Order: sequence, then structure tokens, then C-alpha cells
Amino acid sequence: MLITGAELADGRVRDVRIREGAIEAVGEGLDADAGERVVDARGRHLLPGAIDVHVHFREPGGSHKETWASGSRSAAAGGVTTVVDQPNTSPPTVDGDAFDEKAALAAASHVDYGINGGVTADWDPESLFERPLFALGEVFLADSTGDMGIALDLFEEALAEAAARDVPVTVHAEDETLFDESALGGDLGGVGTAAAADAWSAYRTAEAEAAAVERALDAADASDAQVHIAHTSTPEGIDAVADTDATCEVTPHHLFLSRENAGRLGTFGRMNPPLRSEERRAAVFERLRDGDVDVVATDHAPHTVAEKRQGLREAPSGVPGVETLYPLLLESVRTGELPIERVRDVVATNPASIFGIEGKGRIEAGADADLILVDLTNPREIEAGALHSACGWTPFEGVQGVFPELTLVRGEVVYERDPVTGAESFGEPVGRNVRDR
Ligand SMILES: NC(=O)N[C@@H](CC(=O)O)C(=O)O
Ligand SMILES: [Zn+2]
Ligand SMILES: [Zn+2]
Repeated sequence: MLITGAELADGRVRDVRIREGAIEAVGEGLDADAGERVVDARGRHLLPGAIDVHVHFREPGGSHKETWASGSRSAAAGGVTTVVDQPNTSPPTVDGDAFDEKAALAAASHVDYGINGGVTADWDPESLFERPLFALGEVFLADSTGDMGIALDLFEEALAEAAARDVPVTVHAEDETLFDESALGGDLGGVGTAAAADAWSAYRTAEAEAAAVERALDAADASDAQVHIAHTSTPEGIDAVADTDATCEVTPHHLFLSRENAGRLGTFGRMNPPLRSEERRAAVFERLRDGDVDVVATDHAPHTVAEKRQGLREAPSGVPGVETLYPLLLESVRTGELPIERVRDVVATNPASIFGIEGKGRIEAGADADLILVDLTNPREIEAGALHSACGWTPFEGVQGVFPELTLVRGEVVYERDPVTGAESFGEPVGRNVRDR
């Protein structure tokens, strides 16, 4: 394939030739070979496909919420070419057998993928670390979906095991001793009310995140483990990471939604960590713009509409997001709120370098042809009905997004407008522990 006249994130206009899954050349005036598909990309931007290092695709055990096929189709349609799945499935991915069971299901993926290993009291580090883990994590310092919260001594043990094998560790940092139980005590006004959604934010306090981030960073320092703080939702959490060797990640929902959206979202806005005040949201966004955020990843956590449409105490935590990651960030580029190079870095270049994913996250000769083509003059409204996740809803309904027109994984078309045209099981495992690609 030859892509001609595309604008890259750094402003250069180039032709890009793809051969055998890789970018063969980035140049000017490249000529098409006989029979080669030519994509006229004038007026379009060509960007590296996003690497979403935080998704929950729910198999095994939760295929009514999402499957590897549906989740990865959603990824492809949103310009995400690599996903990293989290361990709070059923069974949890805490030993070699559970890893193998998930790996067999993940082979159905449309996009490339990594599989993380988890830590619970019954984990088996020996058999788990024999497998090609992408990373250890998310390690839960408080209960979230799957009830995998662990105590500090087990966390320290896990850091030592990971450091010894040079495996990075991602952390869900909340300290449940600092949650405010009284916030859940009053009359919450029933399902779907502002009071219900806002109570979750009052319950899982910003202080609980800051304290757990500090604790995780201290433990990282003492162990020499490479630590990445997942879904940092407060400026305090981001600032604590900035002074250390650790890295941080922010989600689109903490960048684009706040407690002010609670009324519209009701229990659909319940997630961990929760939505924060508008001031904190704006401060998180400012840190992204200023370059203090290493990664934007989605924490794509699909639950069905029926599951979310329950009382605040019954509805599960989590929102979907893999398909709207790039569209929301590119809309901020379109409106001048974010530089396009920053967006490229936080969704592609940085995740590849932090987690040691060779050959991805950059547009240069020799790299994997994981690419998206977008028209930054052509936003559309996000609507659940047009998205591909099995969960059937989005917290960003009605918000503007700039969607990709074409998504390639290693040169293969996995999405071209609608519908997805890629082969079902095109994805391959990635990560620095995966050999023999
Ligand atoms: N973020 C959430 O609220 N939920 C996630 C788990 C998690 O990332 O904590 C899920 O798996 O549903
Ligand atoms: Zn989490
Ligand atoms: Zn998560």
C-alpha cells in the first residue's frame, strides 16, 4: 500500500509505503508499483495507531459485557491498534493456567494485544512469570470490579518479584481506609440521579488516591520496580509521580467529564477512581497539555445497560472508552486545546517506550505499519448506536469526536469507515516479554 500526501503530527507532508506489515519508506514523490493500492491522503493526518495499555475485555467469564472480538472491533474503529487487557476476569489472571486460558481467547482479537497478570492472595508468581506477561497489573490497592484489592505487604512482595524479572507493574492506587462511608449513608434519591452519582465521588475521596499513590511510589523506590500509576484522576496524584522514576496514566473520562456531569450520567457515571470536581478535571487537563501526563489510556470497563441501571450500591463501577479515546483527543486538537504531537505521544509513542513495545508508536521506516488516517476538519457526534462495544452505551453520548477513516494493524486494514473489514483474528501478542514474533 502507498499512502500519499498525508500530514504527519510534526507537520511534514509525506508519502508512506507499507510492505509486509511494516513501514518501508517515509518520503516525498514515491511512485506506486503496479497493482499497489494507493490511498490519497491529501488533507488527512496520518498518525500512529493508539496503544491503549488499560482495557478490560471481560473474557473469560464476562462475555455478556464484552468479548475479545467485540472489544477489539471497537478498538479498531477508534484507531486503537494495540490493547493491554487487565487481570480482573473470571478466573482472574493470577497463574499460568488462567493466563493460558485468556491467551487462547485473545487470539480472536482484531488488533495486537498484551495480557497482564494480576496479584491476589492466591496468585502463583512462578507459573505466571513463565508466561509472556505484558506487565504485572493492574495491581489493586483497593477493591474495584472483581474485588482484587490487596494489602501492602503483598504489594511489596509483588514488586520484588516483578523487579527481579524486569517486568513493569501498573497500580490501581486508592486507599480504602480514606474513603468517606458517610457519603453513602443518606438518601441518594434513587437511580440515575445527580445525588447518586455524585455520592460515589464524595465516597472515594481524592485524598484516598493521593495517599495510595504516595505509598505505591515509596514501595517502588524501595524495590527498584518499574511502576506505572493507572488512571490517575487528580492533579495531586500526577504531581506526586512527576518527581519520581514512575510514570502515570490518565483516562479520557477524567479529562472530559467531572462531577458536573453526574446528573446526566447517574449510576452510569460510577467508576473507580470516580469523577472529580470540575476544578480538578481542568487541572488534570492542563497537566496533559503541559506534558506532565505520560500516557492516556481508557480503562475501558464495559458493563451492560441493565447492570448499570441499578441503585448506586448495586451498579458495577466502570465506563467503556476504547473507541472514543482518539476521537475525543483529536477533537481537542481540532479546537486548538491540545497540540497534535502531544496526543500522538501520550497514546502511542510514550506507551511503546514505557512498556518496551518494539516497533510500535512511531511513523518511521522499519516500524510496524500500525496507522490511522483522520480528517481533522470532520468531527461527528459520538452515539452509542454507532460504536462497536457489546455494552451498548457510552458516557460521551452527544459529545463531538474526530474518528479515524482508516485503521491499519501491521499494514492490514482492520477498519475502513464502517463496517470493520479486517480478519477476525489478525491480532498478535506484543510486549518486551514476547519473543519469536
Ligand atoms: N475502573 C472501574 O471502575 N472498573 C474497572 C476496574 C478498575 O479499573 O478499577 C472494571 O474492570 O470494571
Ligand atoms: Zn483500576
Ligand atoms: Zn482498570
